[in-house]
Amino acid sequence: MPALSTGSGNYSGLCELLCALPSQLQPHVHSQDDSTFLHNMFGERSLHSLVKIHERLQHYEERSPAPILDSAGSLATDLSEELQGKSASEEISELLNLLAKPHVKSLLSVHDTVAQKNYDPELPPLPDDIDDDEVSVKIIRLVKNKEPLGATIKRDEHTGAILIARIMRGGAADRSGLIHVGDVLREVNGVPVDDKKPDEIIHILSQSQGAITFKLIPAIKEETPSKEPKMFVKTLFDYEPAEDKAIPCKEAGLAFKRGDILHIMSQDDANWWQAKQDGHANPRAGLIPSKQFQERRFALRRPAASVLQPQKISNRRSSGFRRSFRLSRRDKKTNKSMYECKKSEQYDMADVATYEEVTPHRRQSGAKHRLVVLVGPTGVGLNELKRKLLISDPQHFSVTVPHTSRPKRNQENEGVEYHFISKNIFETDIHNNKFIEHGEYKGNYYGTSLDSVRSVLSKNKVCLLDVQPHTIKHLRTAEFKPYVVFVKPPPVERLRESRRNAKVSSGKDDKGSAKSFSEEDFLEMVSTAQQMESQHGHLFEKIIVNDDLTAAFSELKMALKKVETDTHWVPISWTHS
Ligand SMILES: Nc1ncnc2c1ncn2[C@@H]1O[C@H](COP(=O)(O)OP(=O)(O)OP(=O)(O)O)[C@@H](O)[C@H]1O
Repeated sequence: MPALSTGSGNYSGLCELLCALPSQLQPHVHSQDDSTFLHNMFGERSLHSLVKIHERLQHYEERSPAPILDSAGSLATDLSEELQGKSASEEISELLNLLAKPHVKSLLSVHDTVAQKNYDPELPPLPDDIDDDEVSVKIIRLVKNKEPLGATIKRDEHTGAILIARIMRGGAADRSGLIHVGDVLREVNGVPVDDKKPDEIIHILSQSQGAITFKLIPAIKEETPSKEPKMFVKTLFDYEPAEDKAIPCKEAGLAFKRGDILHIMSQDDANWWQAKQDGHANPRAGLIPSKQFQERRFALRRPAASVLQPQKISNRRSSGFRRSFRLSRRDKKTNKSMYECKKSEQYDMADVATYEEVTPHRRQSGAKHRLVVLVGPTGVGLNELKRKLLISDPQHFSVTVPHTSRPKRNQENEGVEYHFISKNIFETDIHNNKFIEHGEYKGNYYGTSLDSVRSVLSKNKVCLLDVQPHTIKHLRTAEFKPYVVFVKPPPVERLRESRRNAKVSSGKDDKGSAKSFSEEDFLEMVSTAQQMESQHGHLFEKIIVNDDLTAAFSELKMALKKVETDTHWVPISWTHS
């Protein structure tokens, strides 16, 4: 490309350059459209005017002219006073007339301001006799970059005025400190907004670039900065503002996924809280539905959800739900998961789950371990993973000893295979809620008691417990601080591959022979896992896919190590004594 002449000097001649550019570039332009575009762009009048202004300013800067005086305004006033008394010639009255014109006065005032380099605004003193009823107006100029303004507006139902509805914490409007909730918006960039719909105003705002001028009537009562305590919540559902018809302003919404930790920055509005993702750099809050509001919405949707996801138990097996509380695996015969859970609780819907207030928690050295709860569909490998953990560190990991009402056999010892208790005592204990889970098989009760968990924890060991998902909520107490791991099956293709030599431990027939997994077992395992995740997923702190057993075991072991050493978010109620 040939070198382009830029004319004489660095800055002058830019206009000539602009005119010359299209023809200079001509050899490199192949389409007519491109050529026309270049001509239009470089021939644009506004561009030429800008360049001319630039050149003028450059010229001034080089000359750096100094003001002759910095009090042209008072000189003009003195002169006018002096000329007042003089005989009225035509020239004198014309000069007096000129000097009295407001724009000439303003021009001289600007001249003096620049000459004195005094750019701070000088506010006139407040008049003594302010009329309290007089409406004062504030004019605010904000420079907008790509970031949204961080305020929402609404029409006042009674007066019809456009009001600032909320200021997003940490947003541009909030940081300016100039706009407050309740301010009445009169004009945007000189355009009156009284007769406009909020959507139209939002459109004007979104189209505006650079400085935006607002004319506002300040709210009677200025918003006092709320001193809400720092609050963090774990989200228990997914939220996408773009799909929410109720949100007052979709653009102001904050999307999140189940399990995210949010910092709640304002609860001023009962229905719409302001929050930001924990650890994100963006200081601006976004709108999320408040806990009450979301609970109401879930409650309304609930009947439909129950119809959609019935948890039926098939005759063949318990629909893949763990049908036994897990017993000690030392008893080969009872290691058959043969207990049908009698409680209808198995089919209940999860609680309405919205947000849970959480706080960082780190286990103090020497403190009791958190209870490790494993959940997953039948046959997924909970027992296998538990067994591996126990073998890997028998001093550190342990399981509970279950209770039974069946008679003790010769080779059994009290408190080793089972705690043997009478049917009566068992029933009293059930009545007194002493069992986490219990079931009945061939007329005998079997169950895992809360005390058996306490017994393991008091030995300063990590207690491994596998339960049905509906039981988790009963274990979520400050005492147990359960760390819930969901063991999930891989896709069916991988199950076929990896479980080729595996045996369905719970499917042993009465003679104790184990059978291989069937295609139906795999399908049921996967669909049960999906159901469990959708209904109870908000209670899972860790999800491990048990595809390759060694990999799943290492992942579990690593996660359990972190629970002991790292800081985790836990429900705030667990940390209050
Ligand atoms: N990742 C894996 N790869 C291959 N085989 C596995 C894997 N995980 C578990 N198994 C095998 O699958 C079978 C069932 O596992 P396990 O008994 O641990 O399941 P479970 O979840 O305890 O089921 P149940 O509640 O029915 O007893 C066992 O033979 C086990 O060795």
